[in-house]
Amino acid sequence: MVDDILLRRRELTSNSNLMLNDQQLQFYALAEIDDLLRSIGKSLKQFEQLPQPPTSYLKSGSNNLIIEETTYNVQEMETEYLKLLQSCTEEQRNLYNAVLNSVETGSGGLYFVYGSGGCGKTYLWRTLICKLRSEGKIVLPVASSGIAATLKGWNNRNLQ
Ligand SMILES: Nc1ncnc2c1ncn2[C@@H]1O[C@H](COP(=O)(O)OP(=O)(O)OP(=O)(O)O)[C@@H](O)[C@H]1O
Repeated sequence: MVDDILLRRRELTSNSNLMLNDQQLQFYALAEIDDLLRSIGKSLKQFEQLPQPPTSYLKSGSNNLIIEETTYNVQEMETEYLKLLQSCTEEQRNLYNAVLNSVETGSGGLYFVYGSGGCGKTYLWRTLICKLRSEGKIVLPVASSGIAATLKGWNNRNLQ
């Protein structure tokens, strides 16, 4: 079942160099099982003994945003976030922990980070984004202008 997942993901994303690690392959395989189960009125969630993929892998279908967001190389993201986190200042680390905690506990929240130019706001976002993507989570960075979105060099969506 897993054999042709990589091939199909490469076709879907039009990226012939796409690589998926074992965990991502497992998630996609589980998502396919979920699809099959749904066709007979059941779902993977009913089988608690099976590992459960992050919801972002379920029913990803042909939504390009979800396809892009679930095809990151999680190992590269992990290497990147560890590198970034290592040199975070105490202030950045406190904010990092606060935002991450709200994601992990599902408490949600709205964080407004402000400070003078060059004080490390973008660096903090990059650290958080890499961390969450390294866990296969979906992050959609947005900017209020097209120029900012371009300058930040992220996979931005301009949702004005
Ligand atoms: N903890 C850190 N360790 C190493 N480099 C850092 C750290 N924080 C910020 N930097 C570096 O400092 C520079 C400015 O940081 P950054 O772009 O995050 O600032 P900013 O607050 O977003 O600025 P602006 O408001 O002008 O967009 C960048 O080159 C960034 O990589």
